[in-house]
Amino acid sequence: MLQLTKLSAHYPEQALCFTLSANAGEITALIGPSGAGKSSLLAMIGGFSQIDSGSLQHNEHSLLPLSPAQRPITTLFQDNNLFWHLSVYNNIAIGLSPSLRLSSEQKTLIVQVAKQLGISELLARNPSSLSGGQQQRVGLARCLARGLPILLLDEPFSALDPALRLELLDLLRSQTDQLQLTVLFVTHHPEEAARVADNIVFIYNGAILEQGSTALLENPSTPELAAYLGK
Ligand SMILES: Nc1ncnc2c1ncn2[C@@H]1O[C@H](COP(=O)(O)OP(=O)(O)OP(=O)(O)O)[C@@H](O)[C@H]1O
Repeated sequence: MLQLTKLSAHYPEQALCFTLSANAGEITALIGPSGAGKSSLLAMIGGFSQIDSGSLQHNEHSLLPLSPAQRPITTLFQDNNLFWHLSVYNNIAIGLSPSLRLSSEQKTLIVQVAKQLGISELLARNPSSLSGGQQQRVGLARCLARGLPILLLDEPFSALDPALRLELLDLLRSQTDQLQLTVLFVTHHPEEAARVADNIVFIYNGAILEQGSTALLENPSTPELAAYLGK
């Protein structure tokens, strides 16, 4: 279980403070207005931004002393950070070994993950020749190949066409179930959250204002969430 307890950062413009738990095999959708603190929350968990107080634990071990690279976490952003001069294969491989020196097990793993994500035919290509949806599959493949239990997603599919978005959301759901990942997923689209999430977390003004099942999207209990959803 990933457990945040009063995990806090204080910026001049905005104080952030989050208490949240997320289980393996579950997708938690983080929704909320622009500037509410969704991306900052992921950055705090990933180790990319300051923490002033509180605790962050995974399976009862604190992650706070660990550098980003040491944390059992992988992150996929909207801009998937693919390397344009490397093949798709090497773009996945670099998540496993920055030097691209791979064991035979790692080579087998890349082939397996590529198959699961439907990109086996693309392994020799360069990302620049791929569609946005294919690129995001490669980004997701790189994350999954690392075999880490926590996956953070910051609007990964927002730039895609609706049909592709749905396809990738379903892929995310099946991989989460199969690999028992703990997934935190920032989205601006409540319908994406409704489709894949187990839990909804509504972030407002640097804190969690409401959380619960996807039923929240139909029956918000605060006027802020109702206003955000346009109800
Ligand atoms: N490094 C920082 N320096 C100063 N302020 C920061 C920093 N990181 C976060 N903040 C504050 O936290 C607020 C939340 O920003 P954040 O990007 O997390 O919001 P968001 O909910 O992800 O918004 P969006 O949906 O537009 O991406 C910012 O408006 C800013 O005031």
